[in-house]
Amino acid sequence: MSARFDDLGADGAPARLGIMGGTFDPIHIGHLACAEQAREAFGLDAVVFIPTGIPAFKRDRAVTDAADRLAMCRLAVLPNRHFDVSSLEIDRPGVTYAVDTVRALRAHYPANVELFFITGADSILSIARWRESAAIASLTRFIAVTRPGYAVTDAFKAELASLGDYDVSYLEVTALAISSSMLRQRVHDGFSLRYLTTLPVCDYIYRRGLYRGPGAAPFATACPQ
Ligand SMILES: Nc1ncnc2c1ncn2[C@@H]1O[C@H](COP(=O)(O)OP(=O)(O)OP(=O)(O)O)[C@@H](O)[C@H]1O
Ligand SMILES: O=C(O)c1ccc[n+]([C@@H]2O[C@H](COP(=O)([O-])O)[C@@H](O)[C@H]2O)c1
Repeated sequence: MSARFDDLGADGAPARLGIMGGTFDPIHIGHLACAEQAREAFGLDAVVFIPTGIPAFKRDRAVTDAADRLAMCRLAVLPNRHFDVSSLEIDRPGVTYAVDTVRALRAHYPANVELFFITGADSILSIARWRESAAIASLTRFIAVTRPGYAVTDAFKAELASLGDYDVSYLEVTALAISSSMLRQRVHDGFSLRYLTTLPVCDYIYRRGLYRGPGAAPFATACPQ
């Protein structure tokens, strides 16, 4: 599951585990800040970042090799002792569905470990379309964090409530109007990623030549970090 937190709850004491799912192509400070703020707000003992294998809703576009996305997640979470990364979804063949992940985590951890699935506002708006979303909702609570550009209206909340028994807590987090798409575009255009993700992740991207692609612009500075 997650090497660092495999034993969570083994002592029988109540514990709370956050699940931060995403494509993480690449991981950025928006992901890290919302996981940290959800951890603090909900008293989570740990947050496990789980990069998707083949993301269900992004099959129309090319996604960076899973090994690179996993490596960048590992580099990014390393300094936070409450964070870890799991390769569970990458190791599972086929398209990634959250229901399989939540079932696996529920089977692994004892009942005294409560699960919280952390999602951004854009993801929560699509949750009713996730495979077996009612089954997911029976196994985990959701923390939906705010994200610039995605308004979760009262009408949407009411509609979601009418669709199923989703236990969703809405959390206002620091507004960071950044996305992985924006980071990929910046590298392609020859601009720095510094301060948009962690330095080791910047370094990894440049060393591996990720996101350059054909027709990429020369780097705008001598030190592209
Ligand atoms: N800046 C942000 N603020 C809040 N939540 C975010 C932010 N960026 C991503 N998230 C959330 O993190 C999770 C994983 O996101 P994902 O890996 O798809 O990143 P992304 O930036 O949305 O990627 P892309 O631009 O490639 O679509 C999703 O639940 C998403 O809503
Ligand atoms: O299970 C599904 O049908 C499903 C469909 C779309 C997204 N998700 C989950 O939502 C999280 C964010 O996904 P994404 O594609 O926005 O990076 C990630 O954990 C996905 O597994 C899950």
